[in-house]
Amino acid sequence: MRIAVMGAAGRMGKTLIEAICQAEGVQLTVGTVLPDSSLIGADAGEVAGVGRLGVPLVATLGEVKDQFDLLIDFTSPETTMENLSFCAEHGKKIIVGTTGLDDEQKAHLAACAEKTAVMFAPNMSVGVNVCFKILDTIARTLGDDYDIEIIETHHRHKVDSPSGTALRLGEVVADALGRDLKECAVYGREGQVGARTRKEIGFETIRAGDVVGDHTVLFATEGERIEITHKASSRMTFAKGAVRAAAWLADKEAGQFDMQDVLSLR
Ligand SMILES: NC(=O)C1=CN([C@@H]2O[C@H](COP(=O)(O)OP(=O)(O)OC[C@H]3O[C@@H](n4cnc5c(N)ncnc54)[C@H](OP(=O)(O)O)[C@@H]3O)[C@@H](O)[C@H]2O)C=CC1
Ligand SMILES: O=C(O)C1=N[C@H](C(=O)O)C[C@H](O)C1
Repeated sequence: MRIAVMGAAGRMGKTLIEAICQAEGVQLTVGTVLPDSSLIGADAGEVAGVGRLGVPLVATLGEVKDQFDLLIDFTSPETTMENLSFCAEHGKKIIVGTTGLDDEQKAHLAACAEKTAVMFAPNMSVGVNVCFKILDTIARTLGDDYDIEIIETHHRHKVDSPSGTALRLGEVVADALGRDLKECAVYGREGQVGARTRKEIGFETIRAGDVVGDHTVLFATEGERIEITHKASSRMTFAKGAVRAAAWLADKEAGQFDMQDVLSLR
C-alpha cells in the first residue's frame, strides 16, 4: 500500500510518517505541504525526524497522482473537502482524521464514500474506540437517572471546540438513551443559566499547554458517580490507528467506515 500524507509538516503529519515507517506492508510515497511552504522539495523523512526517505515534499496531489493508493488526511475541514473530491475522482482511498466538520461537510464526505473507500473517525486510538463501546452499555444501563457531562482537555493550538471525540462521545450516549444530541447538548455554561435539566448533556472544554488529548464522560446521580476517562499521552496512538486502518481499507472499493469497523467493535 503506497500512502500519501497530507500536511506532512503538521503535528499529526510528522507522527503519521513515523508510524508508516514502523509498520509492515505500507510505504510512504508522497508527502504534501502548503504551496507557499519553504519545505517544498525537502525530504519528508527528514522533516518528520525519522531520517532520509527519498520522498520530496510536494504542494499538490495532482502532480503525484500516480504515486499513491491511499491518502491520510489530518488537516483542516476545507482542505479535507478538497481531498475527498480528489480521491473520489481519481479512485484513491482516503482516511480522514480531521475534526470540526459541519453537517454539509459530512454530507460531502458521505457522497464521496459512494465512489471510493473512506475511513472517517474523530479519534483513531484503540482506547477511545473501546470507550465508545462500553459507554453505550453504561448509558443504556444507567438510563435517565444520571446526569451526563463530557469534559475534554487539549493543547493550546487546537482550533475546534468541543473536540471531535467529545462530540462523538456525546452522540454515543445520546443515541443509547434515545436522545438527539443536537437538542440536548449544552456547551460551556456561564451566568444565570438555571438548574440543569434532566436530559441535557453538558460539554466543557479546556485548552492548555501541550496536552495531547484527555476526555472524561461523567455520569452522576444522588449518592454516586462514574467517570470514564481516556488520556492520550502520545500522538502515536492516533497515528498507529490510522496506519492500521490503511491496511484494513486495502480490499475495500467504496463505502464509509470508521474505527469501530476497523477494530470489529460494531
Ligand atoms: N482523528 C484523530 O485521531 C485525530 C484527529 N486530529 C485532528 O487532525 C487535525 C490536524 O491536527 P494537528 O496535526 O494537530 O494540526 P496541525 O495544524 O499541526 O497540522 C495540520 C497541517 O496541515 C497542513 N495543511 C493544511 N492545509 C493543507 C493543504 N491544503 N496542503 C498541505 N498541507 C496543508 C497545515 O499546514 P500549515 O501549518 O502551514 O497551515 C498543518 O501543517 C485537526 O482537525 C485535529 O483535530 C488530531 C489528532 C488525532
Ligand atoms: O486536535 C487534536 O490534537 C486532537 N483532535 C481530535 C479531536 O478533536 O477529538 C482527537 C484527539 O483528541 C487529538
